[in-house]
Amino acid sequence: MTATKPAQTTFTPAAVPATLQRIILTGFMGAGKTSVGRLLAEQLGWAFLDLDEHLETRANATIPELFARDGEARFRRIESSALANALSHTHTVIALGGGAPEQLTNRLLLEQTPNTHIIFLDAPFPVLFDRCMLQSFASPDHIRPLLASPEQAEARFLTRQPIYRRLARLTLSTADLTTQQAVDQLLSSLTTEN
Ligand SMILES: Nc1ncnc2c1ncn2[C@@H]1O[C@H](COP(=O)(O)OP(=O)(O)O)[C@@H](O)[C@H]1O
Ligand SMILES: O=C(O)C1=C[C@@H](OP(=O)(O)O)[C@@H](O)[C@H](O)C1
Ligand SMILES: [Mg+2]
Repeated sequence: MTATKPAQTTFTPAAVPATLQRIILTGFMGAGKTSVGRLLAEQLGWAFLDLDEHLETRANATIPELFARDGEARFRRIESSALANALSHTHTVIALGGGAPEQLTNRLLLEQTPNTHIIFLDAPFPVLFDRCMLQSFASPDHIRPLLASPEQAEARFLTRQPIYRRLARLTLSTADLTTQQAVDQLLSSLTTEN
């Protein structure tokens, strides 16, 4: 009997413009930056970097710990430094934290990094809030300190909307999409660009 090789699955990553080095996902908490970003990277055959995870590793502390210990201002400084580092990565999908674009320094960093495509994942506040609540019930360690007060969170959402919109080259409304449908739409828009 001759030995047969196990069947191999061939994977052809989606082709994006050759000059593109980074895809940045932005939007409010619950927009799907982390989950859509991870899937998108997989389907492009690119690396995935979640800015929240990246900064937690660099600071050796979780986000709730950083907020509780040092407050939001210090968290934002750690986030900026993690972003500067993240932007040196190539062929990488980067999921930002929802507050990163609020800082002028971060917007300048993002705008001045060449070959970088910024995408805004949008949805109405109630949809985003419900997604985050569902996620925190399913995994109680997934805490977002800035959602403790729904009223203050909605005020932040309204302040940030124009910032996300101005910064991004593409806005995708995800309220009626699954994460896979969001990825499919992003891939189709990225691969048809020239
Ligand atoms: N398009 C979507 N439809 C339904 N649920 C979604 C969608 N995008 C994200 N989610 C869910 O919402 C929660 C928050 O998603 P996440 O990717 O962590 O968002 P972000 O990183 O933008 O805060 C997760 O439980 C995720 O599975
Ligand atoms: O919107 C914000 O200011 C924040 C969003 C969070 O990331 P996600 O947007 O991935 O939830 C995380 O960075 C932190 O809790 C603060
Ligand atoms: Mg996230």
